[in-house]
Amino acid sequence: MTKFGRLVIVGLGLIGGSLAMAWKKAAVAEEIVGVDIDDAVCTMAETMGAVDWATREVAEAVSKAQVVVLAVPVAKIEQVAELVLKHIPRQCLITDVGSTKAGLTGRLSDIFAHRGTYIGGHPMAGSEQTGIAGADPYLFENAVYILTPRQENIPAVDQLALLVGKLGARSIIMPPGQHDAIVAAVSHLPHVVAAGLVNTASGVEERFPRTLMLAAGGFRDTTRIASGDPGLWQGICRANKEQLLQVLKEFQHNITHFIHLLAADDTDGIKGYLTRARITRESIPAKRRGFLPQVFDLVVTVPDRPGMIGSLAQLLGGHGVNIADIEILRAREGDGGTIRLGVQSAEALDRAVELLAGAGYPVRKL
Ligand SMILES: NC(=O)c1ccc[n+]([C@@H]2O[C@H](COP(=O)([O-])OP(=O)(O)OC[C@H]3O[C@@H](n4cnc5c(N)ncnc54)[C@H](O)[C@@H]3O)[C@@H](O)[C@H]2O)c1
Ligand SMILES: O=C(O)C(=O)C[C@]1(C(=O)O)C=C[C@@H](O)C=C1
Repeated sequence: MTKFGRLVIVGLGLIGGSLAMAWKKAAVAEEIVGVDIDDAVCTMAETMGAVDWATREVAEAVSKAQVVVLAVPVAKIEQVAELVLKHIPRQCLITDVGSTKAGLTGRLSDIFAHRGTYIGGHPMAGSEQTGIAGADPYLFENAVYILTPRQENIPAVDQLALLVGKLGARSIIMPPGQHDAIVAAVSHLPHVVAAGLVNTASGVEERFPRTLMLAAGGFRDTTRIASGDPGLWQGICRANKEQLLQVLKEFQHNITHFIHLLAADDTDGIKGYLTRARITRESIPAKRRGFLPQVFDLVVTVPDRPGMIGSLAQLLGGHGVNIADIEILRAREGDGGTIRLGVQSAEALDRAVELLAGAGYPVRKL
């Protein structure tokens, strides 16, 4: 494989730190250099071995860069790009990881129109944590990684797709406007709704003080992302304002419809509403195979004991079945959990079901 020269990541937080760790492990470049405005973050990145060295000085890092990845909050990407432009070599490949793409792809393509080659990017993986302390080299494994190249930069996509592949992720090319309309529905709306759920429960807590203490799996599963960084998320919401407003109105319409059904005691209507959602939700792993064609899914229920996932991996691995994808669907303390496992062939799926059922776990194919 081609090994890159110097790869620079500007912004060593959750995403920048995770990219650095993954690319370092895969030895994709001669040198991985980090840039962050925070000295303590630079020191931590070096101590963790996520980068070869880190600095606060953009010029020092990017002047000899072959690839530059902008991994700062959306609201700061353009400003950092202007700074990077002044110091990069002419042939440099530049990408960003911002959660919105339409505005950024247009503005950054203009910024790098006469120097470097810019391709927008967005890894569809992350977490509610912030900063390099939450970084994880495996964060992007099996994830979809969206690329939004302008027509004239399509020839450079191969190089970026190669780097994406080294993360264990799959590249998908998409027009930036389409990207923003989709992520408004599947990422930004869920964030706003999760915040709304928490704020609603907190209002009820004022009337009934033990409300939040009683919250079980349902509330936790639907609100994890509400713990994300409010500063980062206000930038994302504002950068995708029109698309987010559009899906919020559709959501409002859905909720208003449900209110009418409930107020009217419309049993069939309520059941129909919930059934449509259930059918769609259950089809998601099957649809995901469109992106990850080799994954065949099963769902297994396991008791709540430390090391359960390790036991499952050992049982399957010991019989030659590799787990390609894993997702914890439900976990209740003291009450076990439900796990989705993906394997890479129909035969492996049959074998996995046979092995798990044989070991006494309730298991079904998806
Ligand atoms: N968090 C997620 O789940 C997720 C997923 C995909 C994409 N993204 C995108 O990734 C980007 C980074 O998000 P994150 O979650 O890693 O944020 P983060 O807050 O964890 O990290 C951001 C880092 O950038 C540094 N920084 C800020 N301004 C800077 C500047 N001017 N120069 C250099 N460094 C600077 C900060 O010190 C921090 O270390 C955002 O654009 C976000 O939209 C986030
Ligand atoms: O918290 C997670 O699990 C995420 O993957 C975060 C998530 C998402 O909405 O799915 C959040 C924003 C990003 O731009 C991409 C991913």
